[in-house]
Amino acid sequence: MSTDPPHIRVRSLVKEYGAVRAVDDLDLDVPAGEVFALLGPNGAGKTTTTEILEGFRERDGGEVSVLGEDPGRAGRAWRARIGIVLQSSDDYAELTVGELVGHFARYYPRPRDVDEVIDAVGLEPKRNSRVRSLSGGQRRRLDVALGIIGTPELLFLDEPTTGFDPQARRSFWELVRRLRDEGTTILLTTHYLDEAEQLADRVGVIAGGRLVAVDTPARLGGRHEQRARVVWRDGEELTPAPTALVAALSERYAGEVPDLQVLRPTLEDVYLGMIHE
Ligand SMILES: Nc1ncnc2c1ncn2[C@@H]1O[C@H](COP(=O)(O)OP(=O)(O)OP(=O)(O)O)[C@@H](O)[C@H]1O
Repeated sequence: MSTDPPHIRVRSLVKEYGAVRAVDDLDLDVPAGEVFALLGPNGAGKTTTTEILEGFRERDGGEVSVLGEDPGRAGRAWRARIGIVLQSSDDYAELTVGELVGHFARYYPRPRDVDEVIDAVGLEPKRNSRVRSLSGGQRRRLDVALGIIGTPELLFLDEPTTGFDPQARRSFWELVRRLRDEGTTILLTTHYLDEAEQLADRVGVIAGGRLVAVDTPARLGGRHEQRARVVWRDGEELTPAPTALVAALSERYAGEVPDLQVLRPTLEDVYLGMIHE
């Protein structure tokens, strides 16, 4: 385990909007280099929490440290070390993709190569197209390009693949893995459980402004200890030892077991169980 201080450290975070307690005594640690996915139903408090960490919203209580500083007071040098994938770049409709990414690169002390970033998000055929002519999914890729152009140490990705076609989602996942391999810490908010499972080292489930569970995708909610459901043409059984059952079935049928399936609870199954408790 790393002994470096965590890139994100939150203690007893509280945020209220009038009578609504959007964030209710939330604790969170994200170590350097981790991909952490925040899951939770609409209105759970994910955006509020993320925006406090990004320095865009004030908190009502608690301690927050991001890259060692309080985001409520941190300045430009701190901001250059984080990357944020903001929703939509409509304000720049008349610029081309290449111009816009180049424009953002100049804000940062250590920008990535503009052409490499455009390639990485799969927008090379659109380099000379105006932003207003891009499709919804292409705009989202552009948002991602703007979030990573400054070589951030910590990247916030808020529902990054909404509107992506399946192929674009896969290539985005590859990009996130590459960023992680380079050591970028990533806080990802997503409603796609498969995305969390593919990308996250750990997932946290927020419900009612509280973090109700934190674990690896494989272990969340005791998923790895739950029984498997073995289904075949003539029956089904819940068992902690599916291999033994399949061996017995194989003997019974003297070979191929008709329509055999071994099913385990998906991340979505355990997640839905948690937020409905
Ligand atoms: N500016 C605001 N003024 C008043 N209430 C707000 C404001 N922003 C958020 N809320 C309320 O705070 C709660 C948490 O909202 P938040 O946007 O953080 O949820 P979320 O988990 O990001 O949801 P979603 O998945 O829909 O994006 C909700 O009840 C929401 O209505």
